This record gives sequence, C-alpha cells and structure tokens, in this order.
Amino acid sequence: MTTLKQAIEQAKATGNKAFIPYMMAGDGGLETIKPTILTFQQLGVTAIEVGIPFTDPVADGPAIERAGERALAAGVTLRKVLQTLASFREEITVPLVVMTYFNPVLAYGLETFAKDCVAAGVKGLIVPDVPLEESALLRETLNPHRIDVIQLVSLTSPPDRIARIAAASQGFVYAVTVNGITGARSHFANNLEHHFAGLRQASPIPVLAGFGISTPEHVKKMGALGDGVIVGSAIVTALHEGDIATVEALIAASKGILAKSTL
Ligand SMILES: O=P(O)(O)OC[C@@H](O)[C@@H](O)c1c[nH]c2ccccc12
Repeated sequence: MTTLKQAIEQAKATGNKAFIPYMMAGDGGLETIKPTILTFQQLGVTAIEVGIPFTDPVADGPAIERAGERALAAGVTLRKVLQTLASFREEITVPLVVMTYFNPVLAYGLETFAKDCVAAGVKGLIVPDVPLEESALLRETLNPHRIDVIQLVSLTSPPDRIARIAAASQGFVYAVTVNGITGARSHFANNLEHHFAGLRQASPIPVLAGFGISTPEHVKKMGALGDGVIVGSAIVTALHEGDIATVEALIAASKGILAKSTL
C-alpha cells in the first residue's frame, strides 16, 4: 500500500503535481463517503483528505463549516467515518489523510484511534489545533502504525520555526498560502515565491500548498510553487451542488505542470 510520500513522488515522476481534494465526510450522509472516494480515485487524485465534522471548527471558513453542520445533522461521527472507510477498505487505492481536531481523537482514545485508522486505510493525519510543540505524542502513537503526522506552516512563521516544522512534518509539509481560515480567495500575497523557495530548501519532504485555492488557474499557479495542492472549500461546494465537472476541472489542472526548477 502506497505511502503519502510515494504517492506524491509518483505524481511527480509522471510530470504531474500532487492533487489532494478535501471532503467533509458524511456531508450528504455516511453513504456518500464511498462514492465520493471512488469518484476522486477515478479522476486521478494523489491522496484524499477526509474531514471529520466537529462542533467547533476554528480553522474552517464558511463553506467547510456549513458542510460540517450538515454532516453533524446527519449523525456523522469520527467512529462512524472510520467504520465506513473500513467497510470498503479493499477498494481504496490512494492514501487517505484524516483531518480532525484534537478533541474527538482524545475522546476516542489515541491507541484505539490509531488501530481503527489502520483498518480504514488511513496513511496520514492533520490536526490543526495541535501545534508543533505538542505534536510529539501524536507521532509517538501513530508512527508505529505507519501513519504520518502532517504539520502546517503558516505564511507568518519565522525561518527558524519553518525549519523545525519542516523537519518534524511527515508525508508532506502543508504550506498554508493565506492568513486566516479556509475558504476560496480571489487573490494571494505576492511574496509567495520567496516563501516557497525557503520552505522547499528547508524541507526534506514534499511541500504542498493549500487554503484559498479554488480555480484551475489557482491550481496551476500554486502547484508550480511546490509539489502540489490541496483544495477544500471549492471541492466541498461543488460536491454539495452535484457539480462533478468543476471537481474534474480542478483535478485536471494539476496534470502536466513541470516543476519550476526543471523549466
Ligand atoms: O478550503 P480551502 O481554502 O481550499 O483549504 C483547504 C482545506 O479546506 C483543508 O485542507 C482543510 C479543511 N479544514 C482544515 C483545517 C485546517 C487545515 C486544513 C483544513
């Protein structure tokens, strides 16, 4: 079974940028999880970020917050999501990354959570409310189960902190491309090239850009800065509206972009 790093390297080897769509698990009911994942796989995504609905999603913008409310109203819980994933585990061909806040994991019990993640095909974890300084416990619990703990780097992190985050992150470094919460943006800061150059130099593992990326043009532009992109709100909104053409166009934009250094 492919690891995150392998999947991202494989995208690169075929001349593509990594593309990781975010889905709010159970937006539309638990039964939508399987068809959504199978659709993403068919469209050639590199990995899938599976969001767990939570009552206090401090890092989430309106589109994802609303999706979370819909999923919670449908009775979706972390346990039910992991059970659902495990039920079609053999059909999952790309690495899954669970995105959740720390509280549901703590309530679940760390060790049980790790075991249930393995049964569900989970290869990575993003917990945005656990800062670098507190992240060792997650790595100690999850690494023996071959699950990567992914760290986020913000635009405002000073160089020494960027270096420490890059050294601690696993699978890839999640480079946040805007200040603030998730959600579509119409433009980005103009010092991103410099930021990414420093980040890539500091990081022994791939660097992926995420936050605000919501059009095929953004995918191309942000993809070229690093090793790939993560797209959340735009995908969540399109899925909710049944607009697969938009999902397809976003993914297609990640194909055939050469890395800047090879141009
Ligand atoms: O929605 P956006 O702006 O495309 O950003 C990706 C993001 O949604 C996804 O990775 C994510 C959803 N919730 C998060 C919380 C923290 C970090 C990342 C996330």
